[in-house]
Amino acid sequence: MATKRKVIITCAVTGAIHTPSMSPYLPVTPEEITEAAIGAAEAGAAIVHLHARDPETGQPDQSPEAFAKFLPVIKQRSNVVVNLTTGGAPTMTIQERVRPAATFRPEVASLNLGSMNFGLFGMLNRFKDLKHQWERDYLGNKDIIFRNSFGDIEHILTTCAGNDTRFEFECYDTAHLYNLKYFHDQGLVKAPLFIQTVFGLQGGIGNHPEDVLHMKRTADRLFGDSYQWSVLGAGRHQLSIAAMAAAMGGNVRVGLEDSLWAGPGRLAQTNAEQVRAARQIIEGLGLEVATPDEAREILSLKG
Ligand SMILES: C[C@H](N)CC(=O)CC(=O)O
Ligand SMILES: [Zn+2]
Repeated sequence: MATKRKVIITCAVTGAIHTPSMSPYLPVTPEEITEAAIGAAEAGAAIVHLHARDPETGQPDQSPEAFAKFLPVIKQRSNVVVNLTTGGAPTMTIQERVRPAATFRPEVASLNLGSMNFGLFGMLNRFKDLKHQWERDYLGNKDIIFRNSFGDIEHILTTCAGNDTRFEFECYDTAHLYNLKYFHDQGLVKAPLFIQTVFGLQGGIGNHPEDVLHMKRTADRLFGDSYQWSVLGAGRHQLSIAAMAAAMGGNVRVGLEDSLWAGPGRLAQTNAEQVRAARQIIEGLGLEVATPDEAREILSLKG
């Protein structure tokens, strides 16, 4: 009996892109983030990608204190792999952004492989009733540059070097794959590389099947079989991109960080709902979802 390929589902439960007025289901408080992470793990996510927020306003909060309010509880109640953001919000400094990973030494942390224009303003057309002024200012800002210079990337790599933390390499375009190749050639990152290719975020590559193929072909050429491929599709393309990648040998990332939707015009009420939808596609393809320990094996995590 041929063994079924294991597919790693990552769930990014809240993020720093969407804001509370957009959906009543966006986890904001430490309790909500905890329940979202546990629910996603029980639905089949092997990895949860975590950001923190100010429980009052919902504004992104990158202070270790904010993360300390939910991390120990998640660890106590689940053996899900924890992936802490080093992206924070694109308006934060690199010093701010690296603090949670430097403090908590997680098994996995995200690492963004290039600077880019970060277009959130497109969502203003879709979400009109924004309660907070900061939401309007943040989303309406057409001058956001998500800064990830070679120096910034090196700063995160060297800061986390002794922690045995492995990275989820976020690549929003082919240039970012070449940047990763540079750091790999410098010996600053080690295989197996966990490459998260991001599709459909304004400022990065699009979400057309040709874009998915192009990123996959480029990664195959640069890294051969020394990497594990994963995809995330922003917004309403989340599941179609996941389906394509699962059929092409890849892993998938879902979650309210990058899509608020459960279907056309229907808000997802939980992150678990999106994990279950991804799982259905994966099992429908005759594949199996990886458990957290299987993901640890596949990605050589410290456990
Ligand atoms: C497109 C994703 N929201 C990118 C992300 O998750 C970045 C990070 O946290 O470092
Ligand atoms: Zn993130």
